[in-house]
Amino acid sequence: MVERIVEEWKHVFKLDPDKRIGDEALEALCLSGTDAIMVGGSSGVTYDNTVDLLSRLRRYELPCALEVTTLDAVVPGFDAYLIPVALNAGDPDYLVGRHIEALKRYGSLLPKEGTIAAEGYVIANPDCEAARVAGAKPVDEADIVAYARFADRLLRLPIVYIEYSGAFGDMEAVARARAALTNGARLFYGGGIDGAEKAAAAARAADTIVVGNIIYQSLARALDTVRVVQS
Ligand SMILES: CC(C)=CCC/C(C)=C/CC/C(C)=C/CC/C(C)=C/CC/C(C)=C/CC/C(C)=C/CC/C(C)=C/COP(=O)(O)OP(=O)(O)O
Ligand SMILES: O=P(O)(O)OC[C@@H](O)CO
Ligand SMILES: [Mg+2]
Repeated sequence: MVERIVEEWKHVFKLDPDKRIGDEALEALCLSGTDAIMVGGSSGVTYDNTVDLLSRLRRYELPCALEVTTLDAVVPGFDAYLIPVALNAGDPDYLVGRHIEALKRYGSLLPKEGTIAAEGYVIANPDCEAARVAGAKPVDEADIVAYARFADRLLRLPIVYIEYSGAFGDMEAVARARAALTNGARLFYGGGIDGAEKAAAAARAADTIVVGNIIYQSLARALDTVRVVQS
């Protein structure tokens, strides 16, 4: 079950196949003590840049999950496939439409049971790229908690992902959303974690913290986010 794969994850680095990362930096990330690598991005992700990144990651023993955002880049060989379902999408295609098109075309190729699962995304930063792509409806704390409960209790998704990509979010809302998950969903938080302090605050509120953009701005600060979570 994907639940089993992600249940130990407290810290994850998210690598964007559309962004360059050198071998030394990649090694430092993979040996940092992080629990897993997620591969994904909201634009510029191709089959070739995803294969290239996966083959470099496979030198290390870390679990690797592909977050599928385009059908052009569904690459075999990942340990898990995570499918975003944008719960507060204004464009219904990102709630369910694209997924149905994907399954109509490639449903028979789905990877084996237990390695693919939907993530209930709540896109809470209206200025991020994912919000633009999905036409995300604005959310306040009560909305975030209600979406989280909906994903956990009614849809029974294994992951609720509060996405503030590019900005540090409201940790009160994240903590309240996590407290509302009584059916086993894991609360992922990502957005604006750019060093130890924010990593620690996010780790107090969420089950799993996801660190992305800072990797490409300051490797040292990215690595600092692991130590506080794993120590
Ligand atoms: C053998 C094998 C593996 C077979 C697989 C078979 C198969 C085809 C499986 C796919 C099944 C399926 C249902 C796929 C759905 C595909 C799809 C197009 C879903 C839509 C996803 C979606 C809702 C996208 C909206 C945007 C979003 C929520 C993105 C979230 C993730 C993300 C990467 C955010 C950050 O992006 P970033 O680029 O870093 O942005 P910033 O600029 O803010 O930093
Ligand atoms: O890039 P940042 O802001 O760290 O966010 C991480 C992740 O949630 C993006 O999908
Ligand atoms: Mg990013």
